Amino acid sequence: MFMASHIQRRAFSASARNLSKVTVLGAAGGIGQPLSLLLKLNPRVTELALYDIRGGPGVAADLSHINTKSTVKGYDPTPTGLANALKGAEVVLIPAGVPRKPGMTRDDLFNTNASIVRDLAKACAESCPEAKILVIANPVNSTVPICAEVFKSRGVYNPKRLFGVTTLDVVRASRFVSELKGTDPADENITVVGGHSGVTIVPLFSQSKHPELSSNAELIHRVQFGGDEVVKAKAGAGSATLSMAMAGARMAESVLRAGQGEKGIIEPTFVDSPLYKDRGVDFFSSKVELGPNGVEKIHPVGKIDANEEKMLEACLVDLKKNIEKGVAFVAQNPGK
Ligand SMILES: NC(=O)C1=CN([C@@H]2O[C@H](COP(=O)(O)OP(=O)(O)OC[C@H]3O[C@@H](n4cnc5c(N)ncnc54)[C@H](O)[C@@H]3O)[C@@H](O)[C@H]2O)C=CC1
Ligand SMILES: O=C([O-])CC(=O)C(=O)O
Repeated sequence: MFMASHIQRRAFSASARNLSKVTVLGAAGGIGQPLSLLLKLNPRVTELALYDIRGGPGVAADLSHINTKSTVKGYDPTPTGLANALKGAEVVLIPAGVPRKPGMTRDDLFNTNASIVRDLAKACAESCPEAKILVIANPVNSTVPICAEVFKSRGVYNPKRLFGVTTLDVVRASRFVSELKGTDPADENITVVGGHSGVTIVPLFSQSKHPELSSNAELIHRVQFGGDEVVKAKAGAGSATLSMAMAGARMAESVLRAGQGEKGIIEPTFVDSPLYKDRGVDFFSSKVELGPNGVEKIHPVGKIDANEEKMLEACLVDLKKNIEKGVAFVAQNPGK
């Protein structure tokens, strides 16, 4: 008798733990729609909440016909709609914001996206301060520090729960290497560290199966400026959306798996990191082991060669400026 109820209780608490509400802010956009589709197909997601300043309920109605178990709800573009979309969320993904056009850098998006991310971070701080926040909106090097400052100003900052999504950089690196080597990209595990724009993206080929690639300037450039390739090809119609949706869904899946107690899950991600704080760089992307509370362990960069040392130096210079810009923005524009 005791055994039965004990087992029942355990079963109940296990299933309760595995109820995962995931919220997408910017769900009707180029990334938001395919990302939401992939999340609808993920059995770990039990409730999918979609919010956008336009079109959230329509995307939700469409996805809600897909015959997977999760529920999907779209929320009205009002403060109450946003709060309800966020309440109880375990993971929040933020692809809200404008994308680049040819000729622009990610930093050129700052003026528009900084306030969008600031305001959404405020809503998260109020309605789901415990959620794990995955920031996709560019410039990631600045939007992540913006979120941190907003959370700090509300007294709810937990550095273990804030992530800049840099997954696309490792996705690209493994794909590009596989094209050169004629291999399966699934077998190409390339570490990419730093940030998410231009020279702040530092691929570490010396640590891969093909250390000789660390002197391949063309390949390094392709990884650092892979986003530009897509912006150019889309010719004014935006930037990477489908590959980004895949990368965002992979990151969300890893965070959920770790949240459900799976061990040894490592993703590269841009987090509040001790690695280069002595250089004035408070956020840095390196391999991060994920756990139930978010960040479990931040791995150091490890052994790198002379060329990579040089790239890392250039990265730190730009990263420091990008981070400071985000911090200064919130100080000067705290918003409502
Ligand atoms: N981290 C990464 O690796 C990558 C980041 N990005 C970034 O992701 C962002 C989104 O890109 P796309 O989806 O292509 O743009 P998009 O313009 O197609 O979609 C953005 C969506 O955000 C919505 N939105 C705008 N303000 C909002 C607000 N305050 N609240 C809720 N929703 C809001 C818009 O209505 C729109 O539906 C851009 O900043 C882009 O640069 C893009 C690719 C890769
Ligand atoms: O390049 C852009 O603007 C979008 C982005 O972050 C990427 O594709 O990596």
